[in-house]
Amino acid sequence: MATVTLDDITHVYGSGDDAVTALSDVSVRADEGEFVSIVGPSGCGKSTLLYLTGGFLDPTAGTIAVDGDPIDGPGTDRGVVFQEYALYPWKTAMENVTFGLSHVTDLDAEAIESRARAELARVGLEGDADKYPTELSGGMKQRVAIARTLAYDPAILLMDEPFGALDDQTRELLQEDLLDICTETDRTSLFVTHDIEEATYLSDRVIVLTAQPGEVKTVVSVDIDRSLPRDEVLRTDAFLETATEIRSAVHEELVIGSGH
Ligand SMILES: Nc1ncnc2c1ncn2[C@@H]1O[C@H](COP(=O)(O)OP(=O)(O)OP(=O)(O)O)[C@@H](O)[C@H]1O
Repeated sequence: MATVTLDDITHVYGSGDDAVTALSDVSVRADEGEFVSIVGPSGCGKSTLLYLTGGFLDPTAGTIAVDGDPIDGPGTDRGVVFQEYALYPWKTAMENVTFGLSHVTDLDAEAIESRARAELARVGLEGDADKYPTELSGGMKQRVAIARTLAYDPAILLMDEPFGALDDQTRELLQEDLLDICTETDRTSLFVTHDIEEATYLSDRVIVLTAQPGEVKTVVSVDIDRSLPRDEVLRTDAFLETATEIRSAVHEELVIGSGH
C-alpha cells in the first residue's frame, strides 16, 4: 500500500478580481494504512484538497506525491468515492463494478467478473449483482460505488462525504463496514466529512482546516479502542474527549468565518 503527501499546497480558483484562494500552504500526510479525515467549516477547501489529491485539479503551488513520486493526473493508485453515487443507471450493480476494469487491469473477462463478485460480496451485495440502480436504496448504491472503487484495488482511497446523503442508520452501518474494509486491506484513506463523530470514529488522525482560505489549524490524533462495538466506542472517555477537541477547533473557525 502507499503513503500520500501534500507539501505546501496552495490552490487558487480563477484570477484577478475573481480569484478565490481555496487552500493556502497546506501540508498533509497519510501514511500507509492510515485513515486521515479532513474537517472544517463549509468552503474551507476540503473537497478541493481531495480533488487535487485525485489528480483532477493541478495545485497552484506545492507538490502531491504517492510514495515520494509526484502525481501527474488521476491514476488507479487512487480510488475515489464521492457523495453522489455516480452509477450508470442503465447498468446493473455488477456491470457498474466491471465497467472500465478491463482498461485498468490485465484481467480477462472471467477474472474481472469474479473480482467484481468478490467486491460486491465484501460490501454485502452478493444477492443484488443483477439489480439496476433504481432497484437499490441509497445505502446499497453507495455500497456499489465503494465496490467499484475497491475493484481497482487502489492503494489510496479518497472519499468526499461518501455517507452524506444517507440516513443515520445506513450511515452507521457503512461506517462500520468501511472500518472493516480499511483494516482488512490496510489501505491508506483520506476522508472528507463535516460530521465530527464520523471523523473521530473512523480516523487515526483528524486534520482541522481553518475557514477559507483553508490552512491546517490543528491535527488531532485519535486513540480509541475500535475492537469495542460502535455504541461502546462512542461512550468511551477517549472518544468523547477527542470529538470535543475537534469540535471546539472547528467551532472556533465557524465563529471566525462568520465574523463574530
Ligand atoms: N470551480 C470553482 N471555481 C471557483 N471557486 C471555487 C470552485 N470550487 C470551489 N471554489 C471555492 O473554493 C473554496 C473551497 O471550496 P471547497 O468546495 O473545496 O470547500 P469545502 O470545504 O469542500 O466546502 P463544503 O464543506 O461546503 O463542501 C470555496 O470558497 C468555494 O466557493
